[in-house]
Amino acid sequence: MRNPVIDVVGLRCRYGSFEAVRGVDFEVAEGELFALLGTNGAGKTTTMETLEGLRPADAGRVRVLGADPWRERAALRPRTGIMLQESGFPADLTAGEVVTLWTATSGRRATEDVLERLDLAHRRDVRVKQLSGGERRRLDLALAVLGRPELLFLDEPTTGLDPESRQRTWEVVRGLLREGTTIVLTTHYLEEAESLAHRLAILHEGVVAVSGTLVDVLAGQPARISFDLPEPLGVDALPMLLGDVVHEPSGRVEVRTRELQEDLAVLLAWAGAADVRLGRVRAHHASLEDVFHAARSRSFRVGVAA
Ligand SMILES: Nc1ncnc2c1ncn2[C@@H]1O[C@H](COP(=O)(O)OP(=O)(O)OP(=O)(O)O)[C@@H](O)[C@H]1O
Repeated sequence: MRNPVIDVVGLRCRYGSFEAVRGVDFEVAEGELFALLGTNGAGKTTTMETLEGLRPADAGRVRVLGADPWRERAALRPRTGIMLQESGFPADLTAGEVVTLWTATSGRRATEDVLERLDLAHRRDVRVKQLSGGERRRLDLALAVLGRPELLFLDEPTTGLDPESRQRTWEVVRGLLREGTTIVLTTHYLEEAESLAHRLAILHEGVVAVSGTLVDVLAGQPARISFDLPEPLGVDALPMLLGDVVHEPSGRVEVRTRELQEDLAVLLAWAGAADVRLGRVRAHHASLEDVFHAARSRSFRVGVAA
C-alpha cells in the first residue's frame, strides 16, 4: 500500500502487567473505511486510543498521516476528527452552543453548518439533556466532522440507536467517504461493517485474527445450505455432495460447502427425482458473522490484503 494514512506495525499496549494488545499490524489507505472489529475486551479501544494519540504505544510503530500520534498530537489534531464512545456534553447547553463552544476551543473552523449537515438544524436551540439518544450521537458526529478532517475515528457511532437513526448515520458516513475522508470505525454491529467497510480487521485477545477486504475475508469461509429433511429420511439418503453434511440435533440438516451452486443443484435435482419435499430451504454465502465466529475460535487466519 503506497503512503498509507495509518501504518501500524507490531503494536503492543499494556495495563500494568496485562498486555491488552499483543503485536498488531495493519494499514489504512487514503479514502477507505477500515473497520476494527472484535470480541469484548479484544483491544479495539486501546488500539483506537493509541491511533488517536490518547496513549503511547508500549512497543511497535504507529504512524498516522505520517506522524507519531502521541508525540505529534498537536499537529495532527486539526487534521483528525474523533467521535468517542461517550461524549459528556454540559447538559444545559443547547446543541448550537455546544458547536460554538467546540469551534472556539478546538481550533477548528466551522466550514459549514454542521448541524444542517447532520440533520440537527431544527434542534439548534434545544438543550443537550432534551435531545434523544440518536440526536446526541449525531451531535457527537457533528463535532467530529467540524472543519472537515482528513481522517475520522468513529468509536461505536451507532450503539443504542434505532434502525432508522443508524441508517441516517450510515448515509452521513457514506457522504464523508464520497468526499475522500479516511475513516476508522469500531462497531459491534457486523452489518454496519458489512455495509460500510472496504477493509477490516477482527481482533481477538489482543491479536489480529482475520484481516483483509470484505470479499477476502468472506471468501475464507464456506457457504451454507440448510433444510429440514422429512421423516423418516436420514442424511445417509442424501446424494453425494462436495461439502460437509451435519445433521443438527434440531433435525435440521446443514451443508457447509465451498461449491454452493453445484451442491444446491445436486440436492434439488435429487429431491425432485425422489419426490422428497425439503422444508425451509436456505442457501447463503458466508456472512461476516460466520467469519467473526471463526475468528473467535481462531480456526483460520487471512493475511492483510494490501
Ligand atoms: N484502564 C485499564 N486497566 C486495566 N485493564 C484495562 C484497562 N482498560 C482496558 N483494559 C483491559 O484491556 C483489554 C482490552 O480492552 P479494550 O477496551 O481495548 O477492548 P475492546 O475491544 O475495546 O472491548 P469492548 O468491545 O468491550 O469495548 C480488556 O481485557 C480490558 O479489560
